[in-house]
Amino acid sequence: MVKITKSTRSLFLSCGSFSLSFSLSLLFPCCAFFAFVFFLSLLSRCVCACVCVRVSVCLERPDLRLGVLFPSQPQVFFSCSHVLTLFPLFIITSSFNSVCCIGAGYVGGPTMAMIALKCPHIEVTVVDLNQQRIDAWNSDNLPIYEPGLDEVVKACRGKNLFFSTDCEAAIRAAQCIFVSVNTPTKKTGLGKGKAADLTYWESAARNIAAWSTSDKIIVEKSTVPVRTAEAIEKVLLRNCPQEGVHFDILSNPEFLAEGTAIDDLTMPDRVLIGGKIENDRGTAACAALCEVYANWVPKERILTANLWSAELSKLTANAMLAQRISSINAISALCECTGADVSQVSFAIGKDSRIGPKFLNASVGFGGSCFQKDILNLAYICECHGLQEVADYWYSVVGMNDYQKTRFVRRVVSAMFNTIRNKKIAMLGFAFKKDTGDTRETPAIDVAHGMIEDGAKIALFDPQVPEEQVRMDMGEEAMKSITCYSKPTEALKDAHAVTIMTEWDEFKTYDWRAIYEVMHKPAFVFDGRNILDHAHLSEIGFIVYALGKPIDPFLKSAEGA
Ligand SMILES: NC(=O)c1ccc[n+]([C@@H]2O[C@H](COP(=O)([O-])OP(=O)(O)OC[C@H]3O[C@@H](n4cnc5c(N)ncnc54)[C@H](O)[C@@H]3O)[C@@H](O)[C@H]2O)c1
Ligand SMILES: O=c1ccn([C@@H]2O[C@H](COP(=O)(O)OP(=O)(O)O[C@H]3O[C@H](CO)[C@@H](O)[C@H](O)[C@H]3O)[C@@H](O)[C@H]2O)c(=O)[nH]1
Repeated sequence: MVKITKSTRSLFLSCGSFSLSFSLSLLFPCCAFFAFVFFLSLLSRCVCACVCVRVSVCLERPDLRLGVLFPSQPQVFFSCSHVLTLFPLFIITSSFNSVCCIGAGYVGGPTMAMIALKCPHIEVTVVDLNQQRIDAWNSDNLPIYEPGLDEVVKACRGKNLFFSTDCEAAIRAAQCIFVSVNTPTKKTGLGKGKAADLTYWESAARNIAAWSTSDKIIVEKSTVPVRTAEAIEKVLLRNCPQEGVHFDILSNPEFLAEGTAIDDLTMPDRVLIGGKIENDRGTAACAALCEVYANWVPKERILTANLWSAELSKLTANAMLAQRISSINAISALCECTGADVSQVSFAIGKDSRIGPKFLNASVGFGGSCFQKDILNLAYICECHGLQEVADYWYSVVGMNDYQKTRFVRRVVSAMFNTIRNKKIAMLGFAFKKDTGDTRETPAIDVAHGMIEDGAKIALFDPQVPEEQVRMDMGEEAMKSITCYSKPTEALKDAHAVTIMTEWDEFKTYDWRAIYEVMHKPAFVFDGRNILDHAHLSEIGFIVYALGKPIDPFLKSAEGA
């Protein structure tokens, strides 16, 4: 005899609930959601029932039908059918399946490629106004050089990663929009030379407002001044022609460093998500973005904060990192005067767990598109709040960086008998750091200008920076004194001195004995990155100047330092 069991009852219940909610939804459309849920529930229970019956027939074990019709083991039936019910609901209600990113630059390209790689269920579209850049992203010759990036892009492009100039279509389709446009320092007007220029951000926000026809989560990926989200919200709300569209703004600053972007994105120290966590919508938006990252980032590394803390954390992180470099660079100057060795000092202080060993390499100066701009921006915000002393503290970090570049040029000139007029100075490296072709704010620009002012002829080699880029950075006038070479040997032949501007690993592997042979004597090396084997170079016959290293008293007196 067939007993009515819990399982059978649940089947009937689902059937009844679905019929009722479906009928109600014809009268009240708001009940459609419940009808949908009960439909899924019914469907999954039917699937479970069929599977149980089928298995019992195959195994000739009528007792296995008990999952549906008999009293024992109803838990199995319940568990399976619940999972089947909840799974599609989970997929529908959780995170996004379509995101877009405005800005296909050093941040937008790699970060979106990583999301596409780690979240195959999400369709990612990266848009930019710059057709050339988008064409490059769609080609075998990506617009930026970053170790490991080619492989990631190749794995997803055309599957769930797309690059396009059709901003409107991408904005309309996306549930979540990352904004990763450039936020450079203002060149003119109020706050020029300090404040962040939010022109590109505002224009992206206006486009989002104009083209959005459904609710969107807007994610600040660009580095922006604290409280930018407030301004952006106003732009979005006041410019959206569509009634009822809601925008939730999140701050999700990017901490990747160029040259190690793929490693940084694969295993970030932390992912920071700021939102209006004081209300439900903000919390839900934060949770949805957390879920995207949770596909590959350990949960304990995903931090949530309020919007303003997240925005300010990004500026503060960069300011603190740059401040460490300026601090050790300041000490490098003192080392040269006192006979201390900055590498030994860095090593010793880095062993203190409160200080740590990273970002303590003395250099010719920090470069890159971020540090200077973000410190200036931070200092300007302090000024605007009447905190002049705080602003001055941060300005001094940039001041020390400028001093280090000037000091380097002075050292070259004074060491070479106070004149470098018409001397060929080989400049190895132009990028602001190794493993990138990026030259934004590279210290090489200021050093080259300084040496040209003193009449030098610069012979430049960088493994990743093309001549057109150098031309754009230096200007036509300076290029009259610069020759770019595609082989280091050509740059070094007949040179009077070598200056190391970027810490490319290949420079360490050169045959420095052979180089010495083809250079004018005395042959000088000025190591602006402290990467070469200085003892070996001195043994070959070079006169070596390294940052923060004791200077030979004989050389010191010869140059009158
Ligand atoms: N470069 C880095 O390593 C790094 C790291 C962390 C954070 N950031 C921050 O991320 C932001 C972007 O930096 P980046 O280096 O990727 O800049 P980028 O200049 O390489 O790229 C920005 C892109 O945005 C595009 N763009 C500008 N306005 C647009 C618009 N309205 N619509 C569509 N496209 C538009 C530009 O054409 C450009 O290609 C900046 O705020 C920067 O401070 C940069
Ligand atoms: O001990 C050190 C470390 C770095 N540098 C120089 O500092 C500059 C910046 O280097 P790095 O920070 O490694 O590169 P960025 O790509 O500029 O990355 C910084 O700026 C990004 C943009 O905001 C942030 O996301 C990163 O976290 C932050 O490290 C370069 O010129 C380096 O050569 C030194 O001189 N000494």
